[in-house]
Parts: sequence; C-alpha cells; structure tokens
Amino acid sequence: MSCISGAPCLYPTTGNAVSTFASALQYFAAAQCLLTPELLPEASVKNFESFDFIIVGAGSAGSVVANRLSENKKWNVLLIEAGGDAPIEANVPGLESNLFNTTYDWKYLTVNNGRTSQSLINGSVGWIRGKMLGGCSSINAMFYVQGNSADYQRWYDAGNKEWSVNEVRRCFRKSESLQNDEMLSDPKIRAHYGHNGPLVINKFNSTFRRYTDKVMEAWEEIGFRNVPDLNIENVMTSGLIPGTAANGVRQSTDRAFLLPIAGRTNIKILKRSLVTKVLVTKELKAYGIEMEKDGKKYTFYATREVVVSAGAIASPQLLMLSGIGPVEHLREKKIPCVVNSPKVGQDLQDHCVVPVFIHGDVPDEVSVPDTHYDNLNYLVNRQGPLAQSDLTTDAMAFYSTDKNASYSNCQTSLTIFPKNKSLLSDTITKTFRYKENVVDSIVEANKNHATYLLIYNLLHPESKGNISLSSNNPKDSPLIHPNYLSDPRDLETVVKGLKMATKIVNTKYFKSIGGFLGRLNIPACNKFFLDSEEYWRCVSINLVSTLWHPVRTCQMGTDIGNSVVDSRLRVHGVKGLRVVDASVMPNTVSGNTNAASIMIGERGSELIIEDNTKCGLKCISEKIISEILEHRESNINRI
Ligand SMILES: Cc1cc2nc3c(=O)[nH]c(=O)nc-3n(C[C@H](O)[C@H](O)[C@H](O)COP(=O)(O)OP(=O)(O)OC[C@H]3O[C@@H](n4cnc5c(N)ncnc54)[C@H](O)[C@@H]3O)c2cc1C
Repeated sequence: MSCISGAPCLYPTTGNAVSTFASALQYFAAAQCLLTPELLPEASVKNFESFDFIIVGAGSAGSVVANRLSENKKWNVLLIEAGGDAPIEANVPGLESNLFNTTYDWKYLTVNNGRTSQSLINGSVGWIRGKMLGGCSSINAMFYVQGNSADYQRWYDAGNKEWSVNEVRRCFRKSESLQNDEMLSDPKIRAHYGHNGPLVINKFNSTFRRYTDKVMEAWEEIGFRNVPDLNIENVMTSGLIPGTAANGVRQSTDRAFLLPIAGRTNIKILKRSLVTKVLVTKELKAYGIEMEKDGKKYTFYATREVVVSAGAIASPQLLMLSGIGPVEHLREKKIPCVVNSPKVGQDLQDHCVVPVFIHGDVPDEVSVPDTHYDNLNYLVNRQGPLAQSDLTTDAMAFYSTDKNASYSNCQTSLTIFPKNKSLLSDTITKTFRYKENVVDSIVEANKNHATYLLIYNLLHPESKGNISLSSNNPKDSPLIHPNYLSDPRDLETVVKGLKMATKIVNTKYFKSIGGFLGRLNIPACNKFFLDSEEYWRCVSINLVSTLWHPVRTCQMGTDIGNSVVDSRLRVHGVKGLRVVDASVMPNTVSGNTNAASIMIGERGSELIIEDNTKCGLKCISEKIISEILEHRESNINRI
C-alpha cells in the first residue's frame, strides 16, 4: 500500500499521527451536517380547515408573500409547496447542476416543433424548475440581476400604475441586505441597494478570478466598458455580478424568508403537497383550494384570498385546471369554464440561449489532489470552486446591437472549463441536452485546451410562446411551446449579438493564449464558414436553448382582453384570487429573473396587505362563510 505521493504507508508511528488524522477524517465525514440549516417543520392541518390566506408555491415570490402576510399576527396563512425540503446540494453553490433532472426538478421538456433546437435530444429543450422549498431560487445560478429601469417604465406605461420605477426600486431594496465590503465602500453602490432586508447579497470569491479579470479586459477592448456594478450600469458594460450567496452558502428564498419565521404560530407550511384546483363560488369569488398529499385529497378554505405563486409554468396551468383560461381550450380538455380568460398561458417570453465556445491554452487541467483540496477547503473555509456556481463564473456583459439603445438587448455570461474537464460534457449533455455529435466536437477540443463558454442570451425577444394543458389531469406536465426565434427580428438580433461577442477572440488576451473559436459539429451548418452570419444563423436555429427565465404567462394589464391579472395582481373576473410570481411580468426584464420575481413578491404582498387592511373584517363576507360551511358540510358527508 502506498500514499498518494507514492511513499509507503506502513511507516513507523507512535500512534499519535494516526489518531490525529483519523479525527480529522471523522470531522470531514460529518462535515456535511455543518452545511444544513434547520428544516422547516411540517404543519399539522386538518382537512377542511380555514385560513385567511392560502399561498400556492413556496418559490422565489411565494416565500416572500408568506413572510410578509404572516407579519400580521391576526391573519392565519397556509403555504403549500409541491416539493419538500431542499437537499444539501442546494446549499452548496458548486453542486448546483447535481440538482438537475432529480426529484427536486419538475423536469419539463418543451414540445419539439421540428424546426428549432433540432441538435438537442428529441428536439426538446429541458426546462429545469425547482420543485422544493425556495422553488427556482434553490436551483438557480444565483446571479442577482435587477434589470434596467426602462424595463419597469414599460410596465408602468402599459397602464400598470402600481409599478412605477420608484416603487419597484423601493421593493428591491426592501428585500436586500448587501453584505459585500467592497461594494459597501462605494457610496453610489451602497445607496443603490437595501441593507435591512432578509435576502443576503454578496459577491462570489471566484477561483477563476485571474482569468475572469483577463476576459473583462478583453470585453473592455471590444467596447463593453468594465463597471463596478452591473445593476447600476447595464448598457454596453461588463463586470462582476453579485449573487444570492453568502459565505459560500446559497441564499434561497426559503432560507431568507421562511426559516427566520419558523417560530410564527400563524403560518403553516405543507410540503410535498400538490394543489390541483382553486375553488371558485358561483358569484366568482375564490374560496379555497383542493390538493393532494401522499395519495390523499384535501380541501382548505381561504376566507380572504388565494394567492397563486406557482411560477410561470404551473400558475397558468393551475388557473386553467380551475376553469380560468381560454374557453375553447378548456372545452377541449373537458374542464367547465368558470371565466373565459383568453390570455392565460399566452404571450410567453423566455431568454433564449446560444452558446459560443472559445478554446485556449489556460487554465490547465485540475489534478485529483487539487480537487480533494478544493473539497476540503470548502468544508473548512467555505471557499474554492464549491463556493461558486459550477455552471458559470460571475463575469457578465450587457450590450446592444443598436448603437443608440437606452437598454441592452444582449447578455453574455462566462463559464470557464479548465483543460480536459469532465464537467463540460456533463453540463452540455445534461443541462443543455445537446446531441452526441455536438458534445463530441466540444469535448474533443477541450481535451487539450481550456474552454471559455460565452452563454449568449437574447434579452427582449419578440417571439411569443405559450403554455397549454396536455390533459385535465393536474399531474400531467403542461405543453410548453417556447417558439424561440419564430419572429424573424429575434434571429437577426441573435446573429448580430453573436458576431459582436465573438470579436473577443481577436483581443490581446485571447491572442496571448492561442484562443480560437470552436466549430460545433452540426451537419446542417458544416457547409458555412466558421463565424460567418450564415453559420451563426444555422447554429442558432439548431442549438437554441433556454436560460430558464419564462415569464408573462399570467401577464398584468388593463383588462381581460390583454392580460390575466390587473395592476394589483387580482385575476380578472374572479374576486379573492391573485397571481404573484414571474408569470405576471408584462414584459421580461434586461437580465436574469430571480431578483425581479422576489421584488414582485414584495410589491404583491404590499398590494394584498393594503387591500385587506382597508376593508378589515368586511373582506370576509357572510356570504363567503356560508358558502364555505355549505361546501364543507357536503364534502364531509361524502367522506
Ligand atoms: C437552472 C436555473 C438557473 C437560473 N439562474 C438564475 C440566476 O442565476 N439568476 C436569476 O436571477 N434567475 C435565475 N433563474 C430564474 C429564476 O430563478 C426564476 O425566474 C425565479 O426563481 C422564478 O420565481 P417564481 O416565484 O416565479 O417561481 P418558482 O421559484 O419556480 O416557484 C414556484 C413554486 O411553486 C411550486 N409549485 C408549482 N406548482 C405547484 C402546485 N400545483 N402546488 C404546490 N406548489 C406548486 C414549485 O414547486 C415552486 O417551488 C434560473 C432558473 C433556473 C431553473
């Protein structure tokens, strides 16, 4: 037997060395316990119990709503989540991709349209979605991006008067607790962020910093100015983005908004419970929900409101299952129509992705002992590769294909794979579902070269997708038609944006490391010159994928003809029912959508609180109480 170094292991010892190292081993064997926060207790709830509010979904927005509504001790709140507690992998940033395609992911797949994404397995894009406390905030890449003020001005200009830029900015600050010393030392940055909110914002200590610094110099060289804060300046700029991670641990919304209120007696949380229907009276007032847990059906009542925060896929799905949606579609799925709401599930927007692979001489292969050291470093110091996302670095650029634009239409984030990195093949196969021929061409180049992956995404797509029901069974995944690049303007912007991004290959840094653009083996595109417009047009059509930012499927707006909810997030046509999550965005934002979803949770809670404080107990009408009693009687009799 010999040590890693090759020295013999059976070396003379007094015994102390053995016990010293053995105790260290014991420490490391138990170290995963140091990573786990307390678990939120499972509520004990009786079937047919009543609450003031029922919230469906404990994700980015729903966790915020649950926290804010239960601040009022007089209100009883029930929060229902389809998934369970997040696993250890959700706490450790560098294990993010290990959650994909597990029971903690809804594992949605888009419908193959026979035209785009044909170099993906079965022509369908994997729409990862968190199915656990924290929702997608427990599985995402942790970038904290607020978007451009012009995005919110558009919301306001479309008639959504509750969403002025000032209100939106105030609600971002309400959630935030900026804890990065360098950022705090800059007065402008300090003033931009909030400091007393539950959500910790910090920066990653990237282990790739010496390379990200060089890529930032390269971005500067091609006109994407380096700035100290990308949430303040995000047009033709590059920099390091802050993250929802603190001291090497993910700050998901359950950790930030639910754990601290575990002691409140007026909130109950049900886990692993699938809400299947919102109950609506004949007078069109929501008065409860039906759900399933461990194969049993339950009914719970809401005397004030039902808040749907199930995310951009499941929220429209639940509305349709409850009879609120386009009448023809409901009829086809044999669901009685409660309200004909034609925009439910429509006008879906998503940030679509096209990858650019650039190969170069560094960074070199990571040795096995280095990997072991990295793991120990994380356990002891919460530092090293495991303290940052395994899918991306924190370097990012925002730019526009239009020279005079006031906000960006392209975003690029940077991932670095050292030479011969097995994670590269895993990432592109499992995460992006690329077919073998594409994967092989990238992995082959990575064998002897480091790989810089620029994840390009289109920020303001004109193409509109939709979500519809595959059946009236709540357990069946809905049909997702993203319709990426169906509007020709999108393809033109993507091609221009990619051409701007690839200029980086000719910068000083990339020349110094022998950088070259990798050709992707896509048979349909192999006839085109590498980096030509035709090549990128072909690659984009064949490889288009997602950054997992679906929005707008329950958009807010002025009436039922153009939207699903009003500016106060009340579902058009039904009283006592709101949607509060990413699905209500009237237009997507210039960046990743987690921060905006949390902000929607904050603003939505304020609107609910305002409306329910104004009317006091009058919000609970006698009519509703008698409906609930009648419903309970008839159901209890049936049991
Ligand atoms: C892989 C990935 C990476 C991402 N990276 C980033 C990033 O780095 N930065 C960023 O800003 N954004 C990122 N995003 C996007 C961002 O996380 C989402 O936009 C945001 O979390 C959406 O919040 P939400 O509240 O609308 O929905 P969610 O967070 O998805 O919450 C919905 C919750 O409802 C639950 N639910 C659904 N249906 C039911 C039902 N019928 N009954 C009970 N519960 C139900 C779900 O399980 C889930 O917990 C990423 C997303 C993914 C998937």
